[in-house]
Amino acid sequence: MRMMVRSVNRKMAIGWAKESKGCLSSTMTRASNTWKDNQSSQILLSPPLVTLDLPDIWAAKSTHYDPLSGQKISNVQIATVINGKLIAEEIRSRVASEVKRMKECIGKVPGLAVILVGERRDSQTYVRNKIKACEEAGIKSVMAELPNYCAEDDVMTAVLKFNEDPSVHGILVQLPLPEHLDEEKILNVLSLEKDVDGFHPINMGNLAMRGREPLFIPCTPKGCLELLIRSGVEIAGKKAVVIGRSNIVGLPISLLLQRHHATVSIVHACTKNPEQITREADLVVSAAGVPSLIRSSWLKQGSVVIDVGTCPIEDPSSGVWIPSCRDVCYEEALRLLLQLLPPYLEALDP
Ligand SMILES: NC(=O)C1=CN([C@@H]2O[C@H](COP(=O)(O)OP(=O)(O)OC[C@H]3O[C@@H](n4cnc5c(N)ncnc54)[C@H](OP(=O)(O)O)[C@@H]3O)[C@@H](O)[C@H]2O)C=CC1
Ligand SMILES: Nc1nc(=O)c2c([nH]1)NC[C@@H]1CN(c3ccc(C(=O)N[C@@H](CCC(=O)O)C(=O)O)cc3)C=[N+]21
Repeated sequence: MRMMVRSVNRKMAIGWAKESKGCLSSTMTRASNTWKDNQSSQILLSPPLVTLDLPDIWAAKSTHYDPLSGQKISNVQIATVINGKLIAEEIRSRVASEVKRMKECIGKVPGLAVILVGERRDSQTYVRNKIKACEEAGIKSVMAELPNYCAEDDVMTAVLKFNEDPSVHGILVQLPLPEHLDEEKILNVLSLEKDVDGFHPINMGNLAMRGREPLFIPCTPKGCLELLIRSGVEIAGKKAVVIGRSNIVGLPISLLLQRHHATVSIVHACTKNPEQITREADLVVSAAGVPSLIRSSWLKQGSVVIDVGTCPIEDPSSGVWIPSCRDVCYEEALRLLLQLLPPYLEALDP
């Protein structure tokens, strides 16, 4: 079962949208074949949104026009701010229609189980968002809430219960766990087939190894790849820099980009000359969680930038945690982007 709602939540992503040749991607072709095969056998398999190892040719959705002549501009690169919210909407609506068809064909829907330990307000908000996304897509969700001081065995029991439950297809243990709990031990008992976060060492190992396919790919890294591919950004052969090397974001993003044939460098807190390394990149993905770390002097003109970093703050009126400052200094990056626009477009900017 591969069908899960994964949030693609980029507020800011700047890049080049490339007008491509309008071919149906090989992923899409394989997807429709899978669907056709499955219709006859009544088994529904959701194809992966990003197919690993195989280079795809994606049809860019947008068409660009010269604002003066009105002529279509083909095969040119247009400086743009990638609209992550719009792409997320497209994905959510596609998942919702797949779930609907699944329900009509086999009378079942995917199920997500979330285990939340403790009372961290940010974790509560993240979990609430996931459950809301499930509801909107028609996915069943169940939740086990455990107190901060619970025993390791209580968490293990919750995991094992969901492992056995046939109506649960994905299990998510919200991180971080309270310090007295052994995260590694808990994640290791999670059934590989239900490891929707893709954090199990076997899933992560399969992501790292060529020719192997993990059952699940961590959601934020996969979201980044979706943004790039759907925006027509070429990855193969490009110099990519990933800032951050955590198990949740930095490491899997760097592995995914490598599998899409980028040459990847990783910048972390101990890296010397991070600015110089990053300035050489065609493609930058930042997941450090350090506000305004990336200034314009870190960016090459024409590079594609995806900013994953957030410093969530609590909205005092609602008590909800909202994403706040970002890794990339947005105004400076935007100024760099505007310099690349033809003068008549730059003049339109207020
Ligand atoms: N939008 C989304 O869907 C998601 C957003 N996030 C956000 O992404 C960010 C990263 O999250 P996560 O990976 O979990 O965080 P971690 O704190 O686990 O990792 C941060 C990484 O950034 C590196 N780093 C820290 N400071 C610097 C610096 N000054 N220069 C270069 N590298 C640095 C660290 O290096 P080292 O390893 O050397 O310590 C580490 O590898 C956070 O802001 C988080 O809120 C996270 C998950 C999902
Ligand atoms: N098992 C597990 N899986 C996780 O994926 C996981 C986790 N534990 N623990 C905490 C981290 C952190 N994390 C974030 C998700 C969204 C934003 C975020 O800010 N998203 C949107 C805003 C929210 C929205 O629009 O839905 C944004 O970037 O604009 C930040 C951080 C997930 N994590």
